[in-house]
Amino acid sequence: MVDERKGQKSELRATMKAKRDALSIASRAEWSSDACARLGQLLESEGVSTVFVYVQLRSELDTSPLIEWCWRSGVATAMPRCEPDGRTMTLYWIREWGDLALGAYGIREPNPEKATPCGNAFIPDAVIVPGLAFDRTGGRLGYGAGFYDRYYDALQAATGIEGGLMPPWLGLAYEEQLVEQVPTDGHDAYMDAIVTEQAIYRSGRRSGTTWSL
Ligand SMILES: Nc1nc2c(c(=O)[nH]1)N(C=O)[C@@H](CNc1ccc(C(=O)N[C@@H](CCC(=O)O)C(=O)O)cc1)CN2
Ligand SMILES: Nc1ncnc2c1ncn2[C@@H]1O[C@H](COP(=O)(O)OP(=O)(O)OP(=O)(O)O)[C@@H](O)[C@H]1O
Repeated sequence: MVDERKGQKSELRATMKAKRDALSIASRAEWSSDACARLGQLLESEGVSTVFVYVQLRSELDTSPLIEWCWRSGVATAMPRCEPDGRTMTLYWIREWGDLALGAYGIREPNPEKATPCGNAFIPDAVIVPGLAFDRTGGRLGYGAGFYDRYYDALQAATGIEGGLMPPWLGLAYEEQLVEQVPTDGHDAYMDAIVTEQAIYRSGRRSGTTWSL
């Protein structure tokens, strides 16, 4: 059963990587900007003051319009640095593009010499999640390293200690990345909603958020 799902996941990963790479550069730019604008409106209406957001890799949705909107709007942005050994992420405050440098997997990551770590107790007001595929019930398929699944556990531990709520997890992706159903395992983190250039899809699963999702 587990092996079968592993096979399904790797097959879908390959299909979805190819599909995303095949999107034209013009479409990717237009959809990135539309999806970021939609997500920015949601964040504004919820009055967030901090977000944890990913930095674009390869043909992924370009999050830079959202990041720059945050900077203009006074929303503090945290971005991840991968620790490949334990496959965990360390979050840093990023104030400008110069705080990033090329890191693991060819992703632009916080440069520890310039950026300040957010600390283990940090609970962002929203978590913006990358993925190769999402479904409308909040299922997500990533690159298969479990970084975000592990971060989910770490954040759950932090919210327990701080007595806070798990913030909403929002998948940010092209409409083309939506599939009927993502194969999932017990450890997989679910999204409260998926934001695309066309819509916000509420999954019906709440991580504990007070948002009207
Ligand atoms: N923009 C962005 N940042 C992110 C993620 C992401 O999906 N997108 N991640 C989400 O978790 C983490 C990084 N995870 C990654 C894991 C593997 C590969 C990768 O290149 N994998 C190779 C195969 C490696 C192998 O099997 O040896 C590949 O896909 O070609 C990239 C990112 C953290 N930061
Ligand atoms: N909370 C966790 N603690 C320890 N190992 C985990 C945890 N979550 C996932 N893993 C392990 O990480 C591996 C990758 O999991 P999965 O295929 O779900 O990754 P993914 O969600 O697609 O990847 P990513 O989050 O990096 O984009 C699996 O081998 C799994 O056993």
